Amino acid sequence: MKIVVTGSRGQLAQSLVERACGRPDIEIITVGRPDLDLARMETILPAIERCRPDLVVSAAAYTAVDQAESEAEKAFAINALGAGAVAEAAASLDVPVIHLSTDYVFDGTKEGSYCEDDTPAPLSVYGASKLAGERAVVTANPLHVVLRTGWVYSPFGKNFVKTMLQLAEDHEEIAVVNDQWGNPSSALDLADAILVAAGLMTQRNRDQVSGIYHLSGTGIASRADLARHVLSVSGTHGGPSARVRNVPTTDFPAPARRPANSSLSCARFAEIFGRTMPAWQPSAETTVRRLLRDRPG
Ligand SMILES: NC(=O)C1=CN([C@@H]2O[C@H](COP(=O)(O)OP(=O)(O)OC[C@H]3O[C@@H](n4cnc5c(N)ncnc54)[C@H](O)[C@@H]3O)[C@@H](O)[C@H]2O)C=CC1
Repeated sequence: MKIVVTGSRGQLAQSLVERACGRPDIEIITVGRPDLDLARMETILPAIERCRPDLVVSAAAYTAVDQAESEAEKAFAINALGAGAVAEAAASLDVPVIHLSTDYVFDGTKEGSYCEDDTPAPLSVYGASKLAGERAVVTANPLHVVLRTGWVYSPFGKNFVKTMLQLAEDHEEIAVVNDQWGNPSSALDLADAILVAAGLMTQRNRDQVSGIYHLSGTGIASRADLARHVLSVSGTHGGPSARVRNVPTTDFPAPARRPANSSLSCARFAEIFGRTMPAWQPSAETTVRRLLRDRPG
């Protein structure tokens, strides 16, 4: 199975490459700028067509949540129009698309975890642009799986786990919000689950699994819980550590509003694809230990 993944340097793209490594049944080809630029529609079909994929994973996105508030046009061009064009390119080749979306399509006011049928109500430009992208993908390609995830971290790129470790290098105490709740998700775990879904989607009756799904790490945490766990694991293994002080979101004024509760129920993915993501704590520990091991010096 040949899979084209958009966004060569992204956390998820790099995780897919790593997880497929050594598997003779899977070939991953990543495509990114300048060859495939979601803001330049004319680049999208040629870049994908050239690879002759069996399936496309649409992982590239404008992910700067705060910056999007002042760059709405760009965020929508990439996350809505660009995502739609990727799905359309896959459709023109008669292959399925797995498109990544976000927990930030919800407003966070629900008590309990969000199901796929809950009504989205994004609080931010980023969330609104990703929701528009979901709709564009569903319209453009009948063979689609839209995966909403949240709080993604990995050994690659920029993410919350790496930021906490960096801050702990030169701070004894770090203030972290304890009134935003979600599901920390390892990009490497996501990659494993996506490869399972990709296998099913390229088999016969592939259109029967089309739909929107939630897929995130198992278990709920606040940002402060995640920070505390990361720094405790790091301290235990000789890495940087710091105290975590709980603060409310109002202590960190930011351009974009974030949902207070964006926990996702992943039962539908488990039912259809037979896979549940691991608990967030051991996965975060694995990533922290790897980051410590790979530290320069
Ligand atoms: N990082 C997170 O916490 C979350 C991410 N997601 C979604 O999951 C997907 C994967 O996320 P990550 O791997 O963490 O993102 P990332 O920010 O690590 O990578 C995004 C990639 O998209 C590329 N990109 C940006 N603009 C582009 C353009 N105009 N043309 C082509 N490529 C472009 C970037 O260069 C980068 O390689 C994205 O769709 C994101 O919206 C959903 C929920 C949470």
